[in-house]
Amino acid sequence: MLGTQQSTGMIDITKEPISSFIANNYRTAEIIAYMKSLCDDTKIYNKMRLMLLGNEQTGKTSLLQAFKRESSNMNNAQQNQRKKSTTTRNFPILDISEWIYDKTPRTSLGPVTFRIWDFGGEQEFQSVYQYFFTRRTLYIICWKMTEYDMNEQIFETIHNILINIQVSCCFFSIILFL
Ligand SMILES: Nc1nc2c(ncn2[C@@H]2O[C@H](COP(=O)(O)OP(=O)(O)OP(=O)(O)O)[C@@H](O)[C@H]2O)c(=O)[nH]1
Repeated sequence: MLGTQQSTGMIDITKEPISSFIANNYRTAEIIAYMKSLCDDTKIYNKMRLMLLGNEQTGKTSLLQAFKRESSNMNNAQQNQRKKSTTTRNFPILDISEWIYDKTPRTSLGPVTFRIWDFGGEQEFQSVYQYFFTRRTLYIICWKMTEYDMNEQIFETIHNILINIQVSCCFFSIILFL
């Protein structure tokens, strides 16, 4: 039986769920039931921060523009609403804008609004990223596939970003719980 409390005799899969699923041969129905149970007492927020990270010239801004182009297939009324709600702020190392994703036909959740933080990828700015990491943010890390072949430095960069996200988010939780 799946559960979240070790003390109750159920298996604790909160730490490494995927390994536990595989090791214990859980059935799909059990996994789905467990996932649904996690959603009990949760509240749906249709807004989320999305951060684009990575070295310079790795296509972060191009990706953002591609997201927005896809949204432009919306009908006119929705487009007008999007224009109204889209704000852009440009700082020297950061552009903040909104992207409304409204392709959610199978749910009644409605459109999801992403507040996108597009950081400049220059090396000297990268140490600043981590001060803005939070738990409830979706992160996209961009890199050049061609650089990956040339050296392992890009792998180290990605690894460092992931570690910083993990550390910053844990630290944030600790502050909240103190
Ligand atoms: N080959 C290739 N080029 C791309 C791709 N995406 C973007 N580019 C090009 O890469 C260059 C940099 O793209 P940007 O989107 O400005 O990159 P960025 O990461 O926002 O750059 P910074 O703001 O300087 O950090 C542009 O000339 C793009 O046309 C891609 O998928 N493949």
